[in-house]
Amino acid sequence: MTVQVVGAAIVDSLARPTRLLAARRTAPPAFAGMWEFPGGKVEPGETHEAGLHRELAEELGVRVRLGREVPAPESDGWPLNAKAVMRVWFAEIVDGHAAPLQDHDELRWVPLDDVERLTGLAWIPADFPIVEAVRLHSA
Ligand SMILES: Nc1nc2c([nH]c(=O)n2[C@H]2C[C@H](O)[C@@H](COP(=O)(O)OP(=O)(O)OP(=O)(O)O)O2)c(=O)[nH]1
Repeated sequence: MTVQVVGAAIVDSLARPTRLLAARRTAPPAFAGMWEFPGGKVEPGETHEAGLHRELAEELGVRVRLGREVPAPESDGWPLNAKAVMRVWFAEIVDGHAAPLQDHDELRWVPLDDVERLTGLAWIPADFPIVEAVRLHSA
């Protein structure tokens, strides 16, 4: 069975995005130190959007407004590995100040127009095409 993951491309402004919030994972060992879109697995009985709001509250302590979904190659999202797919939405913080409360040890706002800085981060490998799509769709 496919594991459904949801993630957020949190930007400074949905209307005029200039920076993206990247989050550095602390676990598991295979992913520790790598950057990702904050989010996680959808729980049974939960909508994808509700799962994303829950994960962002738990991990970062923020409430967000979701914008467009980052267009993915499949309706259930971007392939991450043999078992998991991830849908990603643009999002803007409406309440709270993002902090690495759970699952991350660092957060970083990266300029979307600085390709080298953006793609120079050690993202989880499966995330690179998503980062590229985020960059293209926020231009
Ligand atoms: N959140 C997130 N997960 C990603 C990204 N890229 C990527 O390959 N993954 C993988 C890592 C994990 O195998 C899976 C998401 O699991 P997770 O550990 O974040 O989910 P969760 O918070 O619900 O944690 P748990 O139930 O395992 O405790 O998707 C990404 O950008 N963000």
